[in-house]
This record gives sequence, C-alpha cells and structure tokens, in this order.
Amino acid sequence: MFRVFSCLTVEHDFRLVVLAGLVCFVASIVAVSIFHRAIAARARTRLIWIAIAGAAIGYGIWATHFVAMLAYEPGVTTGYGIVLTALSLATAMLLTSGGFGVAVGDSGRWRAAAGGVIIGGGIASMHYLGMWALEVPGRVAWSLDLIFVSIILGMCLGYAALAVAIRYQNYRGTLAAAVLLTLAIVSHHFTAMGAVQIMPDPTRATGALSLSPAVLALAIAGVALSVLGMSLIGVLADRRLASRTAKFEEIISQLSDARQQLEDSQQELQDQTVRLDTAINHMVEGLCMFDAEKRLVVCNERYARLYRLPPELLRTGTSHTDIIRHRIVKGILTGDSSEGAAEQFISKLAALPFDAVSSRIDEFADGRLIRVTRQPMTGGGWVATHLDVTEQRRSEAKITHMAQHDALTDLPNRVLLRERMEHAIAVTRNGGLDLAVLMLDLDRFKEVNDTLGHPAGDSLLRAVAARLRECTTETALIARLGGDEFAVIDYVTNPAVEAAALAENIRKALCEPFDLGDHRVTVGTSIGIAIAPRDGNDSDVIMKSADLALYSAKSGGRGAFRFFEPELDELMHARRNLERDMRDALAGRQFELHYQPFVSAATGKTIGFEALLRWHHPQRGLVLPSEFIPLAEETGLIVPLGEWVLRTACAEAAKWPAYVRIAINLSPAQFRSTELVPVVVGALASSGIAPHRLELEVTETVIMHDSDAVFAVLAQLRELGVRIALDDFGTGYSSLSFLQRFPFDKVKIDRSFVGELSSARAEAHHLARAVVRFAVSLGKTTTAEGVETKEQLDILREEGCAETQGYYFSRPMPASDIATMLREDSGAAIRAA
Ligand SMILES: Nc1nc2c(ncn2[C@@H]2O[C@@H]3COP(=O)(O)O[C@H]4[C@@H](O)[C@H](n5cnc6c(=O)[nH]c(N)nc65)O[C@@H]4COP(=O)(O)O[C@H]3[C@H]2O)c(=O)[nH]1
Repeated sequence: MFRVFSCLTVEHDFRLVVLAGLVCFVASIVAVSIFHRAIAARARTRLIWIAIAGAAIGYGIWATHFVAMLAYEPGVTTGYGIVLTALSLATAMLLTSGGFGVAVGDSGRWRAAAGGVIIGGGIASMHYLGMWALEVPGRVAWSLDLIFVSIILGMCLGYAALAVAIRYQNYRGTLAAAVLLTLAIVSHHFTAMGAVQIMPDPTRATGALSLSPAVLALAIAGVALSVLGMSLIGVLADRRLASRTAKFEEIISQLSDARQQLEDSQQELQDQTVRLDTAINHMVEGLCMFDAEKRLVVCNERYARLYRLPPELLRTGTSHTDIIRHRIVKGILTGDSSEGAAEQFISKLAALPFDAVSSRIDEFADGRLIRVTRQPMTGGGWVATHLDVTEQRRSEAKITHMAQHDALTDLPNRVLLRERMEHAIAVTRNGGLDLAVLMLDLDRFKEVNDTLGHPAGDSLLRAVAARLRECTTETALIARLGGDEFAVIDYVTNPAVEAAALAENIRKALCEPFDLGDHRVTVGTSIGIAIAPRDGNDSDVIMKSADLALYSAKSGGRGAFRFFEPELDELMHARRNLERDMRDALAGRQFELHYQPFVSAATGKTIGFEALLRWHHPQRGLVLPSEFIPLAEETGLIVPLGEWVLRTACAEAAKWPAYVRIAINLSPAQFRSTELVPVVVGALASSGIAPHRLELEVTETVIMHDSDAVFAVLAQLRELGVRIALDDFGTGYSSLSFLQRFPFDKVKIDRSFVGELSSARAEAHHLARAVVRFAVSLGKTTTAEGVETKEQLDILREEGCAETQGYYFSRPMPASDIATMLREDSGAAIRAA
C-alpha cells in the first residue's frame, strides 16, 4: 500500500493524474450511459450499443492509462511500442464489450458479477499490455502481490459499477456507476503502477517505432475527450430521442386507443341505430319527425303503412306538404280528395303554429280514427305520433252509452236525464221556452210481472219504451228511471196546453193493450207533470215536483195525470212529519189495540175479536189506521209495528176463554220481511195461546205482490195450525184464482157488500146477495163485516153466513172492556136470537 502511495505521490505529476482521472470519468459516464441504452434496446441494436459502450470504455481505459503514464516520472525517458500499444487498446475494447455483453443479458443475478470480472480482466489486459509496450532504458521489475491486488480491485469495482448501472438506470445511477467504474480503472492503474519498478540501464535502447509519451498522451487525451464527448452527446441526444420516441410511442398508443374507442363507439352507434330502428318499426304508433324546414327526417314503417306512402315519399327530405297532399288526394282521409281541396288544406295547415304541443283526431275514409299528437322539437321541427284509436274510441263510446242508458230499453237513464235536464233548464232561463217534465209509472205493472213472469215484464217495458218514442216529438227526451218509472222532458211554450196534450197522448198510448206474444195485457199509466222554471229551477227540485204530482195522480185514482201544485209540497211535508211522529209513537207507546168482536150468526155468541190499531197522537188526538197504515207500509215501519200488534194481541188473547179467537191484519210489507214466521211463532210461544185461536187476515193486495212467495209463507203459517182468512172478499177481481190456489180457512165478505144488503137499489142488493151466496157456496167459514142493522143480519143468516161482525154488535173497544163484554155475551146472544 505504501508502495502504491509513494508511487502516486512521488513518481507522478499530480496534474496529469487528475487529467487521467477526468478522462477516465468521462469515459465511464459515456460507457455507462451507452450500457443503459443497450439494456433498453433489443437484438442487433443492443449488440451495437454494447460494442460502442465497450469501445468507449476501452478507449477510456487506454487513454487514462497513457495520460497517467504521462504523469509517471520514473526518472528515465520512456517510449511506447506501437504494436503493443495498439494491441492493448483492442484488448481493452474487446474485453469490456464482452463484460457489458455478459452483464446486459437477462439470465440471472450472476450477470453483473461475470460482467465485472470480464471488465476487470479488460482493464488489467490493457494495463499490462500497455506496460509491456513501455520502452525504457532500464530494467522493469514487478511486484506480484500488487499485480494481483490491482486485478482484484479492477474486477470488484467493475462488478460494483455494473451492479449499480443495471439496478439504477437514471442519472444518479449513471453517475454512481461511472464513479465506481472510474475507481475500478484508476485504482487498478495506480496499484499496478505501484507494482512496477524501473531500474535505469543505459544499455537498453528504445525502439525506432517508439512514440514519445508526451505526444502520445496529449494526443490520446485530446482525441479521447473529443471522441468521448461526442459519444456522450450522442448518447444524450439518443436519450432525448428515446424519450421523445417514448413520448411519440405513447401518443401513438393513445391515438391507437382513441381510434379503438372511436371504432367501439361507431359499433355501439351502429348497434344503437339498429336497436332504435327495430324499436321505432315495432311501435304501435306511426312515428314521423320533420325538421325546421318541414322536411322529413325519419319515419317508421307503421307511419308509411298508415298513409300508404310510396318509397319516394319516405326519403329523408320529403316535404311535409307532399305527404299531406298524398293523404288527401289518395282519399285516405274523409272529405274532398281533389287537388284543390288538398291545396286548400295545405295552405290552412301552413298558417297553423307548429311550436306547441297539439293533438287532434283524423277520420279516415275507411272509418278509422287516428289520434295525431305533435310535439315541437328544440331548434325547430316536430315529432308526431299517429295512433289508431278506433277501437278505443268505440269502447269509450260504448262505455259512456252504457253508463248513460238503460240496458233493457236503451233509453237514457237517470244520469243522462239529469245532465240533459240541467242543460234544458239553463235554456229556459233565457226565457221564451219552458220545460215540461213528465214522470210516469205503469199501473198494474207489478201484477203483470208477478203473474206472467219477469220476461213478460221486460217485454212490456220495451214495448212501453217504443210507444213513448212513437207518441213524442223528436225534441223530447224519454228516460227510464228504473222499474216501471219513466220520464219524458220536452220544451213547451204553453205548458198548460202542450204539457197536458203530451200527457194525454202518453196516457192514451199506454192504455192500449200490449201484445206480449202469448199474452195480451192492458196496463195504463199515471203521470205527474212539473214545469221548469215555474216549479223549480234545478233538476233535483223539478224531479221532486214531478214525483209529487205523480204521487197525487196515483192517490187520486190511477190512469190520470196531474200538474204539480205547491200544496203537494205541503202534503209531502205533512207526510214526512207523520212519518217522524210514527217512529216516535212506536218508541213512546202511543199505539193501542182496540178489539171488535165477531159473533156466531146462529147463536149470537162472541167467538173472537179482531185487533184494530189505534194511535193516540199527543197533539192530533186519535188517529185512525186509514191515515197512518198506508204510510207505515210505504216506509217499512209496518214491520216493527205489525210485530208489536202480533205480540200484544196474542198476549191479550191469552187472558180470554180458550174458545175465543184473535184475528190480526197482516200487510204486504210484513210478508216481504223474512221475519214474519219467526215473529208469529214467537208471539204464540210467549203468549202460550193455541195456534188455532190465531187468525191472520190477508187481503188480495198482500197476495198480488209476489204471490208464490206469499203462498209459501201462508203455507208455513197454516202448518203451524194458524188459521188464514181472506179479507175484503169481493173487492178484487182475482179472488177466485187465489181461492183455488190456497186453502183459506175463512172468507171475510167486504163491508161494502154487507152495507148494500139493506139497499133500496134492487141491483145493488142483488149483487151484494150474490156475493154473499157465492162466498158461502165456497164451503169455507164465512164472516160478514160491517153489519150495522138487524135486516142485514137476517139476510146473512138466511144466506147461511156463519159469522158476523159490525157496529150492530159492537164497535172496536179497548182491551179493558173485553172482560165485561164477555160476561154480557149471553145477553148479546139473546139479542141475536
Ligand atoms: N162503517 C163501519 N165500519 C166498521 C163496522 N164494523 C167494523 N168497522 C171497521 O171496519 C174495519 C175493519 O177492519 P179491516 O177491514 O181489517 O180494515 C182495517 C185494516 O185493514 C187496517 N188495520 C187496522 N188495524 C190494523 C193492524 O193492526 N194491522 C194492519 N196491517 N192493518 C190494520 O185498517 C183498516 C181499517 O181499520 P179501522 O179503521 O179500525 O176499521 C175497522 C173497523 O172499525 C161497521 O159496522 N161499519
């Protein structure tokens, strides 16, 4: 080590040592940079870069050596053999190229080590060949250990330089690797120089082909620096070029990506276009789009088919007017299909604004209805859909018709009537015209329905509707309100005359018999008339007025018409009050039963009592059944009231002797309630009277309402053991048929006939007697009602009537009088005898 140090400090010119180090460092930077290029390159380019790197460092080692040799002052004049000098250069280049070549390969971690060894070998070869070329007049002695150390230093530092160069390929890596490589070369050189000792020997002469060291060294340093500088510039330029190339490649790659994306987008666009085409061509609606210049942009197949557009009109750019002209001239739309009409339509269309959403229905000549909905687009133009709404419109019209018409007669129903009436009443408010509102219902419709069945009832209603159409003018509106209720409204200028004439026409028309196939029936009608605005100026009020007039017409005897009068309103008011009072009466125990005895015609003995309702009104006093029973039936109050009668009368009868019967009146509404049989059973059970003591009186009116159902209930009651009596016999025309259909226990001859028995009018007397005789001949128990005189009683006895009832025996009495009456019964019997 000391030898090396003294060699460096004593035998070398330090300035030239620095120059040698500089040359070496520059060469190292160049070589490492080129080596990095070689790593980045492939195949042949890599080989070229390796060769250049080897040449650069080989040249650098060689130049360093000779510059350092210039600094060497061994004390004798030196020269260099040209051949060996050249050979040392070639060896350095070749071996360092080999070292770089090995190190640059991809095969494992040993590459830097192997490369370092070879480069170290290259440095040593160059040095010792160079020393061999040294021609001095003296003897050269070598120190083998330092030779060995110099070789190891070159190899180890060479390895370190390569390892760093491979690992760090940036500027810092380059610098570090260059420093290590410089150290490898320089440390080798000066260690090797420490190993040499030159002993002057003037007998030894230098060769003729020797180069002067100073010349050689300076020339080498100059050339080396310039070559290395150029190489460095080349490398840096190449780096920049490489970085630009990289950037360029990156741009190319980005462009290629962009191109790929563009191609993908184009494909996607194409796919979307196909999808869109498929979608618009499968739309239910016809679709078309026009631009701001009213030229066709796109349309679908449905649109083309709808208007039978030929291919030349389907091209993009076809003008809207050409398409419109085609639609009209080809007669696709209803109306005039001439060219003139088309032009007229087109100019009308041109005047229309195109910048608002619009919707219209076009009617096609073949009857189809197309809804055209137009939607403006931003930037001008519009898109329009054309939907065939024929079926939808038909269904809507059908539904509307069904909602406003009666299914059986196809007449307007209450809903439409109200709508039209509101409109008509509004017309009457302008003055000049009045509106006659006729409300009518059929007399005896229920009878037809019950006796001939519902199909016959339906046929009758249809026939009535047809007759109403025939006997009214075209301005009249006929409506069916439900059941057998109809209404007719019409404008009139003189209500008293025209409305009366219309009502009379209708009355007459409906009085005529109806032929219902197997049956011929006569019904008749009652009509109520109200006039708007006189009797009300809204549809509800006027309908109510007509209804009141109808009610009045019916209660005044059927088959008539009545005009509304304000008093009717009062009547209805009174009815409503009565109804309310009746409900209170039921709760407030204002009802009472009176009992009228019926007696045996033969013995004069009381055999039963008929229960008759009395109402003690707190303000009006005693109210008779004829006043409240019809209203109780209408309102349904008769059901709870009848139940009360049944329970009370049976309970009262339980106090009487067992041979005394109790007769109770039943009304139609009680039969419609399903509770009748259970109520009767309950009354019998709670009173404990025997069923045969109970007589239930039914009138023909009861039976006429749904006779089958009534007969079924009567049969159940009779099975219980209860006696059934037919009341008011002789007043109805169908009594006979009822008597055939049901085994009544008793027939009660109406008091109107009994009264005529003592009549001075022979005809009435004969008729009354015939009725009594007929009743008796039926073989049922016969009771004569309303016996007021001894004469009547005698005739009834003569005709064989079994039982009698009337004021002649007793008026209806409170329950409290019955016990006394029964005690005096023997007296009554004596009187009868
Ligand atoms: N002029 C005259 N009249 C006589 C004579 N004898 C009896 N009368 C009256 O004739 C009616 C007989 O009852 P109706 O024919 O069943 O006729 C009854 C019956 O249909 C009905 N009614 C009475 N009470 C009830 C009831 O509790 N339930 C039901 N559903 N109807 C009842 O009211 C109708 C009238 O009953 P009332 O006013 O009590 O009138 C009773 C009675 O007072 C007489 O000699 N001369």
